Amino acid sequence: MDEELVASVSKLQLPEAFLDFLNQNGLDPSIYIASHSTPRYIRLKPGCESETQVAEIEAEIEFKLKELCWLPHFYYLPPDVRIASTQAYRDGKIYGIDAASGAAVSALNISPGDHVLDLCTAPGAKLCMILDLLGSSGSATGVDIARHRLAASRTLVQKYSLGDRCRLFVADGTTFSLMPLRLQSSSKSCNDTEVEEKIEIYNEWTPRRPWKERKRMAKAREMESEIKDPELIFYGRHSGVVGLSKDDVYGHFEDIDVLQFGYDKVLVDAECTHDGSIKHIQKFEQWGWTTLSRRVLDAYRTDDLTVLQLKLLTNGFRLLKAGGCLVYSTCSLTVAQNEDVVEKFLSQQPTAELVEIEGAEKWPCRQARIPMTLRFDPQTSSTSGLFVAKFTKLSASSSLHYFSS
Ligand SMILES: C[S@@+](CC[C@H](N)C(=O)[O-])C[C@H]1O[C@@H](n2cnc3c(N)ncnc32)[C@H](O)[C@@H]1O
Repeated sequence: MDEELVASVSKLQLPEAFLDFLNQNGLDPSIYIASHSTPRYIRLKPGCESETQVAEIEAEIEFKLKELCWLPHFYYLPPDVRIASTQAYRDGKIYGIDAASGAAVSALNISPGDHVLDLCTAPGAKLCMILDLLGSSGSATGVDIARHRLAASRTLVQKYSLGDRCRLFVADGTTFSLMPLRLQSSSKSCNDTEVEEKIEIYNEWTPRRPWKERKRMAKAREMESEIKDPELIFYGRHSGVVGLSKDDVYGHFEDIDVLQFGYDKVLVDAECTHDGSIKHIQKFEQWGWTTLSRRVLDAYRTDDLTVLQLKLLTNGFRLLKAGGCLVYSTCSLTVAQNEDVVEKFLSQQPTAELVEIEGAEKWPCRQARIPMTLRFDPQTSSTSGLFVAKFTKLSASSSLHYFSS
């Protein structure tokens, strides 16, 4: 590194342990030097982009919104602009999401009617974008192992009025097995007598559950903690859940059925060391650098993480229907959590095929070590760091052959 770069890196005041981590993983710390000027990104919800609405937002933030040329509906703002106090934000017309995260969701190529699984949902920015791309058809299922984090996602989708087609489960993404509710033609409506008689029918979701239902859910939670069933903590009116029985929602499927009735799209935005996001790393300045070493950089933990990442990817792929596509992303830039995981996964899954990400030629990222996989690095992309790979599940006939062999 030349002297100027060394000086810029030292201005970042990165802790020794993090610099060692970067060094061990072959990452150049200079990729973070422009992080103080990395813009913030917002996405305007469809229908909120009229000239008048944009002008109102601009007046409030006192900045002319500039649309990203490579990602539709994304605008960038100077890093110091605060959107939380704006009316547009309070009204749920705009939400903050990094452009690289937006690219990962856009790689899914979501079409109307898709049933989408988001296996590591919280805090939920990508889920919001999935729901906002789905519009008024299809469904999204969000899963996260951390209940308090998923509860924040529930708040988020409700705040942006995006929860209508969404259901959220607290569950381990490495074993989650529930299918989209595509087998039922549409959710049946039920009257009060039916609810009384058949108490297992899901009524419309409300945060204030009737006493009887709360008691039933608490009991179910108790039992679920023993058998580790996913806990449904939110479902929208058109998520397919309303009017169904618990048996319908929690129905069991054979792998062979998954090929036909599985999810059309799966996002595995896996837990990782978050080293691509210097803002995340710098939070540890307040929490203590020793916490960073213990919670993020510890070698045992990162070894465990790569095992977890592979398991999440494998299970996400298991739940994908034949011909569907899966996007694996992490906000780490280490090879161990990205290319190595992808290579191991491909060596174990004969029906998985890496595919080109449509439109990515316009994105400010570069090809990663494996062809067709991409890396956004903070310096060249002006986004947070992100790795993205896209897979498809080979056609039903090849998959059938795979499952029968
Ligand atoms: C990188 S964050 C996901 C960010 C999210 N996709 C978003 O866009 O806001 C990783 C998430 O994975 C969750 N997680 C960790 N282990 C998990 C597991 N075994 N199953 C499901 N979620 C898990 C964490 O609780 C965390 O919320």
